[in-house]
Amino acid sequence: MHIKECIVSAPGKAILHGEHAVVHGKMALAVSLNLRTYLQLQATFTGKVSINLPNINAFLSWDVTTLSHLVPESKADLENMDELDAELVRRLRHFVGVPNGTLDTRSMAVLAFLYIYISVFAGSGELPSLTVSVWSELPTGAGLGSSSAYSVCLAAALLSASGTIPSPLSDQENTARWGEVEMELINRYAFQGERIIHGNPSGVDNAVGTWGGILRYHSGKITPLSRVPMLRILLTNTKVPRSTKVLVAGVRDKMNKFPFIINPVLDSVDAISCTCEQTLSEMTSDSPTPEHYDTLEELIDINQHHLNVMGVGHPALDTLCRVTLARGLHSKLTGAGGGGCAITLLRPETEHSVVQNTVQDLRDCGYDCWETRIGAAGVQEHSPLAVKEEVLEVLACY
Ligand SMILES: Nc1ncnc2c1ncn2[C@@H]1O[C@H](COP(=O)(O)OP(=O)(O)O)[C@@H](O)[C@H]1O
Ligand SMILES: C[C@@](O)(CCOP(=O)(O)O)CC(=O)O
Ligand SMILES: [Mg+2]
Repeated sequence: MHIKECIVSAPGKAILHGEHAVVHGKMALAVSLNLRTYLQLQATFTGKVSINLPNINAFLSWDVTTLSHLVPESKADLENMDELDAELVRRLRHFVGVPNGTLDTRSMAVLAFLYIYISVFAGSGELPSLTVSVWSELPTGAGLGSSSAYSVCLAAALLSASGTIPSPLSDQENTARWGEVEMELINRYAFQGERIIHGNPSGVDNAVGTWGGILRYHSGKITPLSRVPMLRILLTNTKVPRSTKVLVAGVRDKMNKFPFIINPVLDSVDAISCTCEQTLSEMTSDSPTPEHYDTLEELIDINQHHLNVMGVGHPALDTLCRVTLARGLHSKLTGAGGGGCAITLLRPETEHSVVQNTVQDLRDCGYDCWETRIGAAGVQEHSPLAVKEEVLEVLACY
């Protein structure tokens, strides 16, 4: 079977507002980041499928013939992309030796890879021999959508390798994006990867990884925001490890236990996201005013309190918010919380020295901190000429 080799990349994301609430049908606003995950797929003649995942120190290889026994007899459940094929998940868990409910980083990454690999190639009657190597600039498990960037890359590369989607590269372009139809398909397969890793994802993360830019996401409906002011954002990683799957399950438990307390909080988060979208749109049609920034800061503060009510805060995040507020800057967690990352809004008039001092204060707490650019491109294919030297070097090691 002919396998098309490729290098693809997808961005991480930051959620401005709506994390957790979006899992329960509320609106979220999310932006892509200038930190990407890169994947190289190589055809081999070894009869083996190998994955090299240096970020999580996982290097595995299987015989294609062994994997072919895992392909479900009926393809109907596999082709129904509205949910995972429970039989394939059961077989994969047994094969990899992962009990249901495990949170092990490597097992989740391996299961997501095998699930997407088998789903893409099951219909072709033959599983191909190939090697996939992944390298990410994103911290894993920190709220910046490393799982979705990984899943989007897997989906794009495997669909491309199988010939299901054509290469967008041309003689003139060393980096190119797929069209809408292909991106829809990539997004659907990536969502299956997110289902394996997150349990019950909303789909916002893989949508941002696929389309990039700044998106409004509501019950599966993706609306790119075309006119958005250039926001300056500081990203801080508390480095407190956490699992999105556990945090999402915790919010669900709280909702079930206290529906009349938690549901209004989720409704309020929805209203925060709507007010933020409205404010951003006013800021682009008129010029941004200090009052607009006051509103954005208040929304950040209210949402951070709501996220604490949902039980996804952490003392390290409380410290972070206090430290930035002492410099007049407002922060909230981003992603699943429980540790991980936070965003801090910088106003246009925020002086360079204030930013520098805040970064230093946060580093003194042991956190990583950097100013970021938002709105990076979604999933892309690259020729080797267009990939940064240091990334190619890492990928070439395997
Ligand atoms: N570069 C990568 N290589 C392999 N697996 C990855 C990579 N990035 C993410 N993952 C998978 O995603 C999981 C982290 O997902 P999650 O808990 O949702 O955190 P987040 O998406 O916020 O980074 C990891 O445990 C791992 O299974
Ligand atoms: C908490 C949630 O809203 C975002 C999770 O993002 P991350 O995996 O922490 O990057 C879950 C989801 O939307 O699927
Ligand atoms: Mg994730």
